[in-house]
Amino acid sequence: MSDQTHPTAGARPRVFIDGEAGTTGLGIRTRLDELGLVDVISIAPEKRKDADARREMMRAADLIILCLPDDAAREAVSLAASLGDEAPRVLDASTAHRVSEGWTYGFPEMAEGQAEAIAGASHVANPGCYATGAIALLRPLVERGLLPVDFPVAINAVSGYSGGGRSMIEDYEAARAPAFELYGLGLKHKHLPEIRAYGLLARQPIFVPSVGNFRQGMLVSLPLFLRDLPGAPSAADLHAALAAHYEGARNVAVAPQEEADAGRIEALALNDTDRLDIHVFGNAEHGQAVLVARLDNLGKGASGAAVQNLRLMLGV
Ligand SMILES: NC(=O)C1=CN([C@@H]2O[C@H](COP(=O)(O)OP(=O)(O)OC[C@H]3O[C@@H](n4cnc5c(N)ncnc54)[C@H](OP(=O)(O)O)[C@@H]3O)[C@@H](O)[C@H]2O)C=CC1
Ligand SMILES: CC(=O)N[C@@H](CCC(=O)OP(=O)(O)O)C(=O)O
Repeated sequence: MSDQTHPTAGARPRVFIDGEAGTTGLGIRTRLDELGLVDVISIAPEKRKDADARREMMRAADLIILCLPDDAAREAVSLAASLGDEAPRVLDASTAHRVSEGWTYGFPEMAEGQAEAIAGASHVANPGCYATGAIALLRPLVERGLLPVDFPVAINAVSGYSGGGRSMIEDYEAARAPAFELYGLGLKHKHLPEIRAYGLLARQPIFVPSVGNFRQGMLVSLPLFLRDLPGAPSAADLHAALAAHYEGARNVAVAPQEEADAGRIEALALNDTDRLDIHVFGNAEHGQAVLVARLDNLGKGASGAAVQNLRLMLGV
């Protein structure tokens, strides 16, 4: 794979977004235009599905970002690889490579050393939106022994409709979709493999996503019976563990415990930001807690995370 300075050593890095006109691609383009740290090179719209034209764009780029359906993303990776020494580094926003060998998972705050691994990687997979929320809650607890790897975990989540890409956006905006629905009830949502792999779970969790009639915003929640956990921790213990894990992180914060007194949380508060925040609700009498991660599915759940990874990869 090529090194970081190819092919424009000394100049601003060149970035090609394959799928630039889609929901995720546009979000990345807007953020990169605002930052002005890289030169985005764009393909003529009528050539956006022409393999030869895309390959030439890849040749001219230091980094390509794939904002494509999974099959097209796999094809794009082959196109890039066919360039041999001239191949750019790859950041894939699709689901295609998130648990694939040779790929680094693009969630820098997930674990110690992950940001450095992303910075040095040739192939980075941008996480799924729900998976980002779930792993943000699970991983620090599993790493600290507070949640056993084989604990029976159930995760609930609600997303804005932009999570479904252009077709779902069109359906909601033309009032052709329900106000709210649960889905993924075959219990095999596409984010389960990455939640399990990077949440360090030995046992398949139950994941129940839902979508509501709002464009963007997301809540991912993890209910826990505290007395079934090793040492029967309190909600405050879980809060302390999460706060210690994310101390100093720029894009992930643990809300002060007093905020949980409200007993409620709304989904849209972090819209148009690249942040994720974590809230720990609990009831000591019943020995129960509900941990909630809140994010913008298009921000830390997609385009914001991609730009964070791009900046790590290119050192900009
Ligand atoms: N929406 C979200 O919140 C998130 C989405 N993702 C992932 O990002 C990827 C893109 O999703 P999203 O932006 O929502 O999807 P969209 O449907 O909004 O956009 C997909 C884009 O890819 C283009 N495209 C499709 N097939 C090809 C091809 N063979 N060659 C070149 N371009 C192609 C489409 O063009 P055209 O419309 O002309 O067919 C469109 O511009 C998906 O893999 C999705 O899983 C990741 C994180 C979050
Ligand atoms: C509401 C909705 O349909 N959401 C999508 C996930 C969106 C997303 O971000 O997933 P990827 O990053 O893996 O594309 C779904 O459940 O399939």
